[in-house]
Amino acid sequence: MAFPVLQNDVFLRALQRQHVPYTPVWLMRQAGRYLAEYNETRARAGSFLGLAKNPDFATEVTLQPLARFPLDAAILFSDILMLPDAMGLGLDFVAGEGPQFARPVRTQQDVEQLAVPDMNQLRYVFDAVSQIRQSLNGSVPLIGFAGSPWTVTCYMVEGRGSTDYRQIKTMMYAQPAMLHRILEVTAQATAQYLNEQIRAGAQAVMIFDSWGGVLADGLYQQFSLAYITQVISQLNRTQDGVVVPVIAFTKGGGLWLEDIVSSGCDAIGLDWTVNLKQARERVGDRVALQGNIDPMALFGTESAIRHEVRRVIDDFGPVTNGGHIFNLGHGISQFTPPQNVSILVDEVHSYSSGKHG
Ligand SMILES: Cc1c2[nH]c(c1CCC(=O)O)Cc1[nH]c(c(CCC(=O)O)c1C)Cc1[nH]c(c(CCC(=O)O)c1C)Cc1[nH]c(c(C)c1CCC(=O)O)C2
Repeated sequence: MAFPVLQNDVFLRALQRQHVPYTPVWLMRQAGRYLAEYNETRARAGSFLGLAKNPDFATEVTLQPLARFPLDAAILFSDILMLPDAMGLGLDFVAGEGPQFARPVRTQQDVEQLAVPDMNQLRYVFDAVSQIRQSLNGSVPLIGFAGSPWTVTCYMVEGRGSTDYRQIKTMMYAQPAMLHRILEVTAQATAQYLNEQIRAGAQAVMIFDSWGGVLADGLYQQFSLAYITQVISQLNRTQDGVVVPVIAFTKGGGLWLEDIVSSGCDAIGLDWTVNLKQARERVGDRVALQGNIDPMALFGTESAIRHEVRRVIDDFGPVTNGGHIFNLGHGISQFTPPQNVSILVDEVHSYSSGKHG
């Protein structure tokens, strides 16, 4: 498919550790409930799933934050749980309670029935990717994404969000072979899903391992990172001769950076507990780093926000060699004042472009 020529490639260059004029910035969950226009579109769509499953609505909300803020990348509006939904688990979003599956995977019989879904069931996602890419008109690159096998499997086994991960950890310690089988199927499905997004027009992909950080050392490597590595090894890393970089984000993964480098990713997403200078010393120039301001910093005063942005940029060091993509350490809060996002983006751009070497 032919798409408009990309104008702002600062994000893609930084991911490949090439020279950049300033630090690029985008925000996890940049399209969402903190924006009045998102809530308005969601009301018209009737529900979150009505929004996410309709490529016209998905395109509309993906572009909303870009109309407000000069961000350097767009991210597909969708959810990591669309994949298990297509695997037949029956996804629903219950008001005030978050995501729930009607048919969680608990028994040996459930596991035996699990299979990689026909990617045609996710056609609405790939159609949204192509439509968004056209609508961006080459302004900034489009990021596709999936959850990590471990994080998606947490929801598949628990059936909903969890605080103690009791069901999945019981399976991990009592029936590890069964859990490995679920992770194996989910990893195969995730690789196909990301490859279809790349084929449809995604210019970078990110793997969200939001719950890898709840695992013990040793078990993280076995039950989360091994499957992230497997997914990455199966990805089509170029499309039409252009590199499609891969970002791996394990929330709470700061202790395992060297291990995460070995997954084969191009960049590591970092939460706010990690010092960027130390992270850089540990990973060298093998990967780029994405992050990592505390999303709650956006509730501070203007001067506090600007101060925190500078601290993060200073921690990373010289910006023009690339290798740093500014982001939050996790998704933006739905209560964030949008004006404060303007301040953050302005400070990232103005401060980092003044740090030219
Ligand atoms: C764990 C996870 C999920 N979804 C996702 C993750 C991994 C990232 C992370 O750790 O934050 C990923 C995700 N979910 C969404 C995006 C869109 C792209 C973006 O703007 O970053 C992305 C990248 C939209 C969404 N996904 C969801 C919303 C809010 C839904 C609404 O409009 O009511 C959005 C904007 C719903 C969702 N989806 C999920 C949960 C737990 C919830 C409920 C959250 C809540 O109620 O606060 C699962």
